[in-house]
Amino acid sequence: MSEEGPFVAAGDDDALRLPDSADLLKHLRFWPRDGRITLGDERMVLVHLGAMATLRRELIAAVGVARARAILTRMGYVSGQRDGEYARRIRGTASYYELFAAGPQLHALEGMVAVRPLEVQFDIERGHYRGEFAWRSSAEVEAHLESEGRAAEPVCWTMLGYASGFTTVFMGRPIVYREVACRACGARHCRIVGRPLGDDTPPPEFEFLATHPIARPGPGDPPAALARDDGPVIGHATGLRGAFALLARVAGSELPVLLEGEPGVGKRHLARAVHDRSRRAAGPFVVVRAGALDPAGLADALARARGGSLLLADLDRLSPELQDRLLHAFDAGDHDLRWLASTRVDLRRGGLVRDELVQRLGAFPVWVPPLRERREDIPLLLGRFLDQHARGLGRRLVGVTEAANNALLDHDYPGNVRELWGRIARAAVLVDDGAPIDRGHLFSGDEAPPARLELAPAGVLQPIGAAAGADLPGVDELIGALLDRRAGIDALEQALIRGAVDRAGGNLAAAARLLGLTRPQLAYRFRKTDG
Ligand SMILES: Nc1ncnc2c1ncn2[C@@H]1O[C@H](COP(=O)(O)OP(=O)(O)OP(=O)(O)O)[C@@H](O)[C@H]1O
Repeated sequence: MSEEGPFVAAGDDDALRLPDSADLLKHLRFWPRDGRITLGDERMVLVHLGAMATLRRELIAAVGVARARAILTRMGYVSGQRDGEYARRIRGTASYYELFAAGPQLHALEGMVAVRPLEVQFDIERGHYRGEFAWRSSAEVEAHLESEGRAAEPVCWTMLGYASGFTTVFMGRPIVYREVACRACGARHCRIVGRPLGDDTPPPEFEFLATHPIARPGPGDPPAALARDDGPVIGHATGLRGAFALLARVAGSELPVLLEGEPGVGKRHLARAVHDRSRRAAGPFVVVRAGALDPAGLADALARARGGSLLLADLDRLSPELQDRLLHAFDAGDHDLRWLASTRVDLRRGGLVRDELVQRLGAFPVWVPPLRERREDIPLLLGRFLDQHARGLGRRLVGVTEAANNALLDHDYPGNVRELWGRIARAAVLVDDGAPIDRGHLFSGDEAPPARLELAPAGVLQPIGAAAGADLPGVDELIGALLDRRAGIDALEQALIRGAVDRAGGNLAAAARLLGLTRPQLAYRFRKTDG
């Protein structure tokens, strides 16, 4: 983040112009085969406006206008907060105004409203803020008109919540907006004004600010990590958080837990977390692969796990003879241990394991989703594994290139988290010191990415990568001219970088965005051309 003093701009001031939104758009992805849309590391959904109108009508009928308004405001607030955090990740190196502008831009990108800043003043250090915006084509006005008809009071509740949530994250203190004109009441367009909450009592629809102003996750949210003695199991995708919440609950009991999921999703890792959080944490944690077990091995494992936990990995591979013995041992109840098991296949189908055993060891089943169904977690895991490998190898790993990042997000991971770990381990060894990891360090040339669509600047969905490369108008002529002049790749790179920096008026973060690079990547290329 560049150093800046207070920001003040109003009216047609150039400083209020919204920057190019290509950097934000670039991370909106559509995975039609997996039934997913992601924006950065958040899962999104497309909702019909008509459905929003129905929800609004039902909510008002069920709990009254005031409560419905508070609920929708809170919902918008959470979206705004999450976008505020996303904006920090994407524009963390841009100017404060560009970072702030991501809020109005994301709100527009998500189809809610077109925003025109009328006046913006902020001084983050002093906590001063004033913002006034015109809203055109508000989705919420349309939803309200469809469900309730013309209104006597402003109706953009969810959207006010959004603006407040985003600005609160931006300023690091509660900011609350009011809607001073609304098209649902007959105004030409909606207009909102935001100010710090300060010591004032929040308006009723913002009552939640009094109890949890900035914190995320909210009080009912499941944890984003399950602590273990040797490093937490991480992930914030909803599916995984669901598993964390169940496991955190069951850990303190003596109930057997059955972890279900594909190879490498983290079942063993999670079983260890359950043990570490249990009353038996001080005891041993013993893991045996059921497929490789013989009667003596089973007896030995039962003895070693005394006072602690026993994880029977791949329960589906246990031989019929050992299934009988295990059932007997379980029912005898004379083994002082916590039973944990994992399986890669559904034990309720296929008759691989006796029903009696499934009923006992599978009393508390927890499904761990495959990585391709929680791609939002890839950036988080990538960061963790890069740190781990950097420490392990005693090397400086500076991150991954845009192409590598895209390839990592695209891949289907039949081997799940273990495969991701392995690919990064290999790349960490192959990459030159101080250089970013590229696609070729992670994938071989013949590994084709799965079908994924992205939003092209023209607003249409197209396969990833189709926007770049040979389809660009005039690119053939350009390549011809460069080759005729024997311009080397280095000279071309330098010229591109210089051109982008010039066009961005010397602003390196903006130049990096023009080039599709992060700022550190641009800085690295600069250093490379210098030396
Ligand atoms: N959420 C996570 N956070 C951090 N590391 C993880 C996570 N999930 C898995 N891993 C890592 O991925 C690797 C595979 O995990 P684990 O052995 O727990 O998988 P598994 O589901 O038990 O696999 P299998 O069915 O093949 O036994 C381990 O190195 C583990 O540390």
